[in-house]
Amino acid sequence: MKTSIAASWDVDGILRVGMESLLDLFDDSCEGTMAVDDHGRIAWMNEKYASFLGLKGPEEALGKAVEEILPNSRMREVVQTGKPILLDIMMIRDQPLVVMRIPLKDDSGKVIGALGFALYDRLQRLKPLVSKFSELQWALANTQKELAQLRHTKYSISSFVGVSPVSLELKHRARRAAQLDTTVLLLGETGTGKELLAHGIHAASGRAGRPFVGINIAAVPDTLLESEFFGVSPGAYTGADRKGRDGKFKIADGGTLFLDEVGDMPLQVQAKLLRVLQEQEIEPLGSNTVTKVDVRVIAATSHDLKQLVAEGKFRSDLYYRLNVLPIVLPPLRDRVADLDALCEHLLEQIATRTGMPQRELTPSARALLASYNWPGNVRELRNALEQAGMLTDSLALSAEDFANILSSSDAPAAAAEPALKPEGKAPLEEVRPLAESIAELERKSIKAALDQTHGNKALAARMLGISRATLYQKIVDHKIVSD
Ligand SMILES: Nc1ncnc2c1ncn2[C@@H]1O[C@H](COP(=O)(O)OP(=O)(O)OP(=O)(O)O)[C@@H](O)[C@H]1O
Repeated sequence: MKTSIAASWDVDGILRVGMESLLDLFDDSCEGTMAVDDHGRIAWMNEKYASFLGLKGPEEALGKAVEEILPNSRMREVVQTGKPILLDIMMIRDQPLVVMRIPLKDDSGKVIGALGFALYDRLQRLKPLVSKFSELQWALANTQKELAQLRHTKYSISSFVGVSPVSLELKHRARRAAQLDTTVLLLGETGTGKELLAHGIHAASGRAGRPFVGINIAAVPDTLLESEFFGVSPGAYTGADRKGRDGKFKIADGGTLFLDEVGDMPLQVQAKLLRVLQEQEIEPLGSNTVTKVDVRVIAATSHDLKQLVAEGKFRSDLYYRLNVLPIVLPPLRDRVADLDALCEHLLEQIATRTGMPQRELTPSARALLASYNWPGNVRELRNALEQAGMLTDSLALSAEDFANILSSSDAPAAAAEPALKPEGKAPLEEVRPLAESIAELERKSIKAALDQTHGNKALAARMLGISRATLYQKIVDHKIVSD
């Protein structure tokens, strides 16, 4: 039946006329029309669109990569996928445009370009859609503003609590570092306050009004580090990074970039970082143009960087570049004179956060805390104070309140007491899919390691014999809540 109708009608002709009238209709009802070739270069544009875009005429756009004229354009995606994007909203010059993009194919089906239509003057009928979009844009802009405010550091150097001579000296060095605008290297065990001091140095520097941006290198998978640092240029990738993305160096422009756990950086990224530090310019992935940036780097590590250099795991030239102004943060056990002031400060913080009355320490508790080794330093001290406070209603925390907390944190991974063998036949063990049992065991081991290290991920990863990046990933996978 179908064939006989098709035979009596000129189907190809109808389709051709249909396409032509459709295109005429689009062209007529849309203010902006353009075409790109198979390389995403602008091949044609109507006069009205060119003037809307602030160009002298369409000639100014011809032959250019489409993103050069329309940075948010998705025309390249249509060319690459061969799939149309029938209804989309794109912001150009702060104005919403309703756009439609269709691929152009030759007789063999090969994509030879794409056509785009934009509607911006006559949007009345799409008003609800556009106003919803504008609301979302507004909410996004507000969130971005809040994020920028959060990036302005809330700490000062005096937030680093410490009255021991060694702490006073390191705060003095930090104040000098703030004035000098050079690269700073913070060296110290985990939890000694490196990040806190980095915030303080930024806040005391001439860059205080600009962003403070931190990146924990150990927590980022090696394959993503470069794009995190240097960004991705538009069109370099499909998918989420299609529009391009700024890297941390760009986001920190004018301010400070805090590179936490710099010792965990893979060698090939070290080479690139060295270049950026020397040239102060970045090259986003997929781009061949460089952009100038003005960033002060504060790096931190809990590793012995010199040792890593000797082992060939850290570039010596990068080490010297970072080590311009080293500041060593001694472990807590070596500055016991800070303990009282720190406990006072941390107990006050805990009381404010939990809304519970502020606790005090009895002399026996002070003596116990002073004799403890503190492998997790101030972070572990804060967690111990918080835990002890949760276990008693008493306003004064005594040595007894800490006994279990501290001894368990230093103990090796707790081996469960062997269960007493039941008389007679052993009950049958429940059999579950292997993957389920393994996942549960993994989750339990990670929780135990985090509990015993009071949330110290560096130590926990070491105990578990996995890298920190793997631990961070597994914490996300298993939805484990930790500090
Ligand atoms: N001297 C200090 N005064 C007040 N609080 C401190 C001090 N040192 C550390 N802290 C607190 O202890 C916690 C851990 O500090 P921070 O994250 O700065 O340590 P870190 O050395 O950067 O640790 P890591 O190497 O594990 O990243 C934070 O909550 C921080 O505010």
